[in-house]
Amino acid sequence: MTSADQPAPVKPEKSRSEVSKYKRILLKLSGEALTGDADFGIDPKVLDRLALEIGQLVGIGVQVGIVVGGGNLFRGAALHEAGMDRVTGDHMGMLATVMNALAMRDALERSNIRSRVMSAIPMSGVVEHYDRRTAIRYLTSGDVVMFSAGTGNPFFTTDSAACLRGIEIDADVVVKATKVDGVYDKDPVKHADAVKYEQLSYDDALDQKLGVMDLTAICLVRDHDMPVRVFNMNKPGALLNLVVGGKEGTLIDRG
Ligand SMILES: Nc1ncnc2c1ncn2[C@@H]1O[C@H](COP(=O)(O)OP(=O)(O)O)[C@@H](O)[C@H]1O
Ligand SMILES: O=c1ccn([C@@H]2O[C@H](COP(=O)(O)OP(=O)(O)O)[C@@H](O)[C@H]2O)c(=O)[nH]1
Repeated sequence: MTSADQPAPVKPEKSRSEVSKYKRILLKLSGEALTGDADFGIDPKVLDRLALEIGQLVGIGVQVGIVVGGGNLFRGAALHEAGMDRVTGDHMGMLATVMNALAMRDALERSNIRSRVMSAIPMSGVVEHYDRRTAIRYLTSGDVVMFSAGTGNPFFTTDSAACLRGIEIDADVVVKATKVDGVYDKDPVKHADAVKYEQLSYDDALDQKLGVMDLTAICLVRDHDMPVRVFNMNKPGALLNLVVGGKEGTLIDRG
């Protein structure tokens, strides 16, 4: 039989998860991302849009863990500046992240996306206590898992919590959603001439104290070689684009 007679080889169809560059991600949503155009609180329209974007990832087979911030409601450092005991302020900040996670779960479930909220601080009857093995089981079965209450300890941030949980659940990448397009050589909100990095090493991010993520978080990802991508959550479709391998925002890695 000549090669012309042979039937063309059948190309196996790509499974849905093959479309994605990553199998499992840890998405960090800042509390302020939930505020939308308001100054304080949670904008349901923003939650619905985020639910839609997260649903697109679940739809292509990506396992999604989420750490939500609480800065739209309370920040320990700000409360302390106003005269409150710092640890009490941090506890209030961590509780704020639980409220945001509950609101996010509500929006996901209204969009028929199965989701779970776990808390680093036990809160029986409201949310499950964080347990790594259970979280991985939920992720493997396709549920979106939200890790609330940060690390459970004062003096940390939810960026550190995101990096910690990302490493614990063995995510392929930590994806930090912000209001800016990535990491710049200086704060782009304050400096119109700031220049964006496409890629940055952990050491450069630490040495230059670039301010987009706290140094504790960067030390943690550096020590565990966990890549971080910083991108603009207000850009529609950016999250899906970066997950399928598009060049969104800035990649922080070993370089
Ligand atoms: N070098 C930098 N590159 C990018 N953003 C920076 C930089 N320095 C400071 N920022 C600020 O960091 C913010 C993003 O961090 P994020 O954690 O989302 O905000 P917040 O700390 O207000 O919750 C941006 O809004 C930006 O103003
Ligand atoms: O492990 C943690 C994570 C958060 N927080 C507190 O919770 C607040 C809200 O988190 P964050 O400021 O990181 O939220 P974001 O900026 O992402 O909205 C922080 O200011 C801290 O007061 C804390 O004490 N420990």
